[in-house]
Amino acid sequence: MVSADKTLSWSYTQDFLAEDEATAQARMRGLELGIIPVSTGTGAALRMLAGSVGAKSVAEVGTGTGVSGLWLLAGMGPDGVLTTIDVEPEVQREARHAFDAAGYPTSRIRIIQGRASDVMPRMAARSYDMVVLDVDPQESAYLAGDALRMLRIGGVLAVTRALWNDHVADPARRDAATVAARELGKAMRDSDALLTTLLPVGDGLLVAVRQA
Ligand SMILES: C[S@@+](CC[C@H](N)C(=O)[O-])C[C@H]1O[C@@H](n2cnc3c(N)ncnc32)[C@H](O)[C@@H]1O
Repeated sequence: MVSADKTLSWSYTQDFLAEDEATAQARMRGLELGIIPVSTGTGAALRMLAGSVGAKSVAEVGTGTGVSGLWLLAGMGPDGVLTTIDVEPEVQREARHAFDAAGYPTSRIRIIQGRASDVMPRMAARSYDMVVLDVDPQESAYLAGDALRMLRIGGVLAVTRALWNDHVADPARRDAATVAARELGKAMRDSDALLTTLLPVGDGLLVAVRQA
């Protein structure tokens, strides 16, 4: 049973935490460049997840202008390192500017320019406390195997946009991106190696802890 107030509650959770100035600037720059940054609610959830696993090593696909990266850095310990991958150098320049403006030393951020499917296979196995996929569902589905390989046992995989514009819950929607999001959710839910949940924050956040 969904009450009529559900949308109001969802908006309330989205705005439950305020964004700092550097993150708000990065968001504005992203929107100017046609990038869709993670929502404030999603950013806050990523920060909490990074903090909950004591993340010292986080990998992210989809740097954008740095909104999700800033939230992740805020959740990591003071010696935590964020590795962030994006195919677009122009948005990564903006992200670097945002990380500098927020006062993070360059030693805490590794920005890798390239296509994730080329970069991730070269990244170390079982070495990351958290991996975040913030790309479209077909890319996420393709990259999930590598993301899981990179995670240590007890590490967290977070996949954004998992409800894909609210299409995933509608069985009549059969476009490729929606099907990919739906299938990835089911595969992670049914995996014995993962403890998975699908959170309705933002456009859906699919989260799993690697158990084996
Ligand atoms: C939704 S935006 C990321 C927004 C960012 N996480 C934020 O919150 O500011 C997705 C980004 O992923 C990048 N991208 C898409 N597919 C990619 C791929 N296969 N490998 C690397 N980067 C990719 C795009 O260039 C884009 O900047």
